[in-house]
Amino acid sequence: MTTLVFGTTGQVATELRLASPDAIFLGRDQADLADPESCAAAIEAHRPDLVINAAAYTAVDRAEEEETLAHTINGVAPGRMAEAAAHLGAPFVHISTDYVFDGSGTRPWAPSDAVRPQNAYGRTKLAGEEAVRAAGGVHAILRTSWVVSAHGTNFIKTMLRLGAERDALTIVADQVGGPTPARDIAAACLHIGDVLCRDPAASGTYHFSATPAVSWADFARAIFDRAGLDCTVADIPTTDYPTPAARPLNSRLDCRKTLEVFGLSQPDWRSGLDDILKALKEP
Ligand SMILES: NC(=O)C1=CN([C@@H]2O[C@H](COP(=O)(O)OP(=O)(O)OC[C@H]3O[C@@H](n4cnc5c(N)ncnc54)[C@H](OP(=O)(O)O)[C@@H]3O)[C@@H](O)[C@H]2O)C=CC1
Ligand SMILES: Cc1cn([C@H]2C[C@H](O)[C@@H](COP(=O)(O)OP(=O)(O)O[C@H]3O[C@@H](C)C(=O)[C@@H](O)[C@H]3O)O2)c(=O)[nH]c1=O
Repeated sequence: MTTLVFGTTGQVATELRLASPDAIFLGRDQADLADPESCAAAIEAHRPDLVINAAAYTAVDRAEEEETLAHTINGVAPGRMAEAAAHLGAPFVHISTDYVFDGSGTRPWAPSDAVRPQNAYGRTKLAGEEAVRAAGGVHAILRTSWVVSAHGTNFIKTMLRLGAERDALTIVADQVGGPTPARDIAAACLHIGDVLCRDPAASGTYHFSATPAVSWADFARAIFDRAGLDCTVADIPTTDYPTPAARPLNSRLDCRKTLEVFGLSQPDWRSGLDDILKALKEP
């Protein structure tokens, strides 16, 4: 079976490479998502049995100023990938985000809940979801949240850097979600892809995030505690941390459908954090 993955350097793509070294991985130089036709052409050339898209425009604040580019990468390219995969009869696994929701309330979002993105990144990711569904092939749209890993850029690495430089930080305490290890997302994508190859009826939209739900402030405290850093965290409301892009307050995802359909279990971010800190210490 040939698996074709878009992305080589990102957090999830890196974990996919580690978990599935025999898959074909395409970086920006082989398939630029800013040129959606090059993505469709790559699928036609490789004729894979399964396609996973782990590449995206993920700079949430910058997307406010570059929404057209972000829309091409996140909104148009996944649709062309899904069309090309459907043409071959290959299932397509696409990763999306909690930022398609408006963040209201405290109830975890179910896959069927109404979407209402609050920022440009969320709008472009929603456009990608719609394009993948419109392509009409066998697919899984896997929405996840707050991705963390030992690679690339993420909140854990930002906190380790700032926590080593400063005695105290102010961190938003009213945004709550599940910090999800890229390693678990990669394993879920491979498992879901495998199931879709055998059972096309499992096609649909799914949620996958780590548990228990936590605020960014409490997550920062856990990072400092487990990393042995002496940095105090003061809770602040989102209104005291202005950013170009609005972030949803409630990023909790209801993952029950994913667990039922695919037999996956929800990762615990606390053990994921320990694994990431250990990996960062290794030479
Ligand atoms: N990061 C997060 O917190 C979350 C991410 N997600 C979603 O999960 C998926 C994986 O995210 P993550 O691993 O964190 O991403 P990263 O930000 O770690 O990496 C993004 C990847 O996309 C590639 N990429 C960006 N633009 C292009 C382009 N024009 N052509 C080809 N490749 C491109 C990058 O390549 P290069 O190195 O060349 O720039 C990089 O490999 C994405 O769909 C994202 O939207 C969902 C929820 C939370
Ligand atoms: C550095 C810092 C951040 N913060 C806040 C800002 C923000 O609300 C929160 C997290 O900051 P980040 O910039 O890491 O988060 P952000 O880039 O918005 O993370 C998002 O990325 C995209 C790709 C997704 O899909 C989402 O699921 C989510 O993971 O922490 C503080 O309150 N104090 C600080 O000192």
